[in-house]
Amino acid sequence: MAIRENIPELGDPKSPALGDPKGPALVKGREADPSAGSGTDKGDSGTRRSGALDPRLVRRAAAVRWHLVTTSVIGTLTAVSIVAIAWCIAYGVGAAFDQRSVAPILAVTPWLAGAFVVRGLLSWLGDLVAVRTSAAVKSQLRREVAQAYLRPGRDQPDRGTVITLMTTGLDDLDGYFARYLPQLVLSVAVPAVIVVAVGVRDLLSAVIIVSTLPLIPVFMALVGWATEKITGRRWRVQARLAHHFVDLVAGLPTLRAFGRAKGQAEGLRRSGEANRVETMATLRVALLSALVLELLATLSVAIVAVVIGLRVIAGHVDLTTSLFVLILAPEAYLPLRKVGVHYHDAATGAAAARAALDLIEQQPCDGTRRNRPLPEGPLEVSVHGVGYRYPGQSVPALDEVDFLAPVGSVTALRGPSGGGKSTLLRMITGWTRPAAGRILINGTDLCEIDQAALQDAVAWVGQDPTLIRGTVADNVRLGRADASDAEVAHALFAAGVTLDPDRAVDEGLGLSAGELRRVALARAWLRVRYGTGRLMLLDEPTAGLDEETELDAIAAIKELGVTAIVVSHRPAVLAAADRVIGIGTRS
Ligand SMILES: Nc1ncnc2c1ncn2[C@@H]1O[C@H](COP(=O)(O)OP(=O)(O)OP(=O)(O)O)[C@@H](O)[C@H]1O
Repeated sequence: MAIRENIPELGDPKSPALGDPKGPALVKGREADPSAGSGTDKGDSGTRRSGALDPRLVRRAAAVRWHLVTTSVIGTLTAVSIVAIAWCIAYGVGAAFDQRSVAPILAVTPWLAGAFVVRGLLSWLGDLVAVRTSAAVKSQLRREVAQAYLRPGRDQPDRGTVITLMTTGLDDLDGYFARYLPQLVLSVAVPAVIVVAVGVRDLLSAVIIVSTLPLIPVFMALVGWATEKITGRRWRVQARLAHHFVDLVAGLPTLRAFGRAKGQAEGLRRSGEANRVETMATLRVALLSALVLELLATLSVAIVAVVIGLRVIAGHVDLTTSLFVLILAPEAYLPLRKVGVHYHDAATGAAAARAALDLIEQQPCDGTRRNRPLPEGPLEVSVHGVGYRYPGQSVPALDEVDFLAPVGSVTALRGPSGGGKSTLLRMITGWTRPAAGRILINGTDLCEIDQAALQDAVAWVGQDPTLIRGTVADNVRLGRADASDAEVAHALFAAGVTLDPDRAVDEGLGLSAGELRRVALARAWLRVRYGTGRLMLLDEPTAGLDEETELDAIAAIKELGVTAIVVSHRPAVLAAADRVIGIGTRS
């Protein structure tokens, strides 16, 4: 595993590796994740405007559409039940005063109880629908984020952002679905039904309510803008913390070797502290926004109450009507006030959903994919003017690269360290998309080819091969899952592996660097010889091998007769290659 040389800055959250979420990942991509760490941070999304509901979410998730319909029905029924409760109380008390008897109160009691029960049931049903929707949407988004992360042919997102989304990030949608959205629906349904109900009994009160209601959304919008900025900042800090942690865990062996492991505690503490400060700022704004809206609503209700009180004294309005209006007036403002209170739930939920959707909907190859089948038979790779610059880097990793790897040939890529050879190879696997130029396979643009078919055809050995937990044979069978024992043994033999196929290995542990490389080569060899592989892409496959084993490995690759592109500095590989291409001029 290659660790960059900026270890001393690790403890500093302001260092490029930690302070900037777009900063490069500390640990370079491994074989299983060839382009991980190219560092496109979608956490930025949090800073963009978060509308009430991202239309992409409605489009994608059937559960959201269903939620909107049921919430609207539940919201309207809730509004009707509120009016029914107010009417039962107002009528019962008003009539009791008029008749000087408790009989009217007793008469309305069953209706009142019924209305309360209905309201309770509606609230329970609303919660149930919200929790289920939230669970369904989170699960769908997490699945799609994972698929998007593993999908080739696109810029790989920042791993910290992906980890945040896959773990706690999307939990912000709970508040969005369980509190904000239902409240949003109620904030339309309840005032509308109440204004109509009040208007039927007393037009003046309805007019006062209608003219004071808009004050709440106006102030809510003002408060919301402040909340949104803070939420975006909090989201970025969280992504940075996750990024920091991932890098730290991956780099721990090196940090320990250089006696720097303990020093990282300070960096973690500072990232954690930044997270705490941002979270507290969000909470502070949420509390203040609740206070402002509470004040506005109280003043508005007071105006209604004073006006109707004076009219009752003057004898212009009867007791039942005034009670009805007084009970309903606060209910008209309540849902709007609550929307304000839950706005920060929406902002965090919307930021999380937007980050997930940006990642999921990022179009590979600028949307030019046509899923053309991979041509049958031997493959030829031609690279035309390919360039690439990693996010946040001032110098391009690759610039205007051209070469041809003819059918059945072994093409060696050589060049200075850091010249972009591994990057180029990752592009040919389809994992990283060229920023400029084109890569053609038998004349068809790589972007237009069905990526699953391309992955099937590629036999890859990365610069830092990884192992999965299991046996040596299990690891070789990654090349072809149903390979027989004899086929696995053949592949191990061809790659010069003398290990027992049943030997237990762990992720990244248990084998020497040379053995690991040979097992990875056996895996690729098996894929071509007995599986679907038609194109070998090998990144330093013989590094660390002794001369004799290296020659055997080269012979094994050549014997397959398929198109192979090999990154190597080794003279034996360069001598055996049919063509040698120089890549990069930097050192
Ligand atoms: N994830 C990344 N983010 C930012 N820069 C990167 C990333 N991966 C590689 N680079 C940079 O891109 C350039 C090309 O890297 P690459 O690994 O392709 O070179 P290489 O020719 O394979 O090097 P080597 O021979 O040492 O393996 C280097 O300058 C490297 O620092």
